[in-house]
Amino acid sequence: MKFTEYPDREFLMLSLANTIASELGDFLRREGRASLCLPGGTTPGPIFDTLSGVDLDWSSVSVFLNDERWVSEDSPRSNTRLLRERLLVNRAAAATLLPLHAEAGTPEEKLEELAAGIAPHLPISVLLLGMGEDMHTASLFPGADRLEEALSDSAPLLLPMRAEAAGEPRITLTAKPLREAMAIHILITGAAKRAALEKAQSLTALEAPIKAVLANATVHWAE
Ligand SMILES: O=C(O)[C@H](O)[C@@H](O)[C@H](O)[C@H](O)COP(=O)(O)O
Repeated sequence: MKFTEYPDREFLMLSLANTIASELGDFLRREGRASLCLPGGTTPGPIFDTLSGVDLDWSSVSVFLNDERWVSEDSPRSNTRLLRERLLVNRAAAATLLPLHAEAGTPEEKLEELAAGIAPHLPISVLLLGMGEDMHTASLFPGADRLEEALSDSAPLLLPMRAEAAGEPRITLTAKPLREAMAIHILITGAAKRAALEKAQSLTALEAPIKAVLANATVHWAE
């Protein structure tokens, strides 16, 4: 794991957006296409704002979420809505959004269909993850009903996930496709998340799911 500390959040968001843009640019030049996998939640909005204006061949970029809350897209809790409002505007509107949600009562009903849409875009070129103070990442929550399965190398690409801390049911990429991303960035802010990350180093992935993706990741932190 690499740890990068920034003088403040604004600088962190700008720098990390630039790093992601330049990595995407490298993939596009080398391979003609790239995939970008992103978190929802409250932290990454400013990165999306910057990325949305970057001059890249966005029409060759496929974008998808790490995980989604099973709520309709008009809910303020929808991560898809966040991507549509903050990333897929301006220049980045030309990117292709691969859905992680569809209208259905439960994630189980749409699991295979959604996984089939994402599978051709693996491995992930550039992965950005968030982390909660409970050391969850994507929707791999400590104590979640299918966590053990999601951490296994034989897990399918996507799994439904339910956990007390998650609120609504979730759908999430499992650990292996996350770990196999070509570039892995973890975005955290504040003292509590830094302390949680330090604690995670001495725990197992079952206790601290972020551990499952830490080895090749760069963690980006500001107070
Ligand atoms: O849908 C989600 O909730 C996310 O993808 C999740 O894994 C998020 O990255 C962390 O919970 C951190 O969330 P905050 O940025 O809101 O602290």
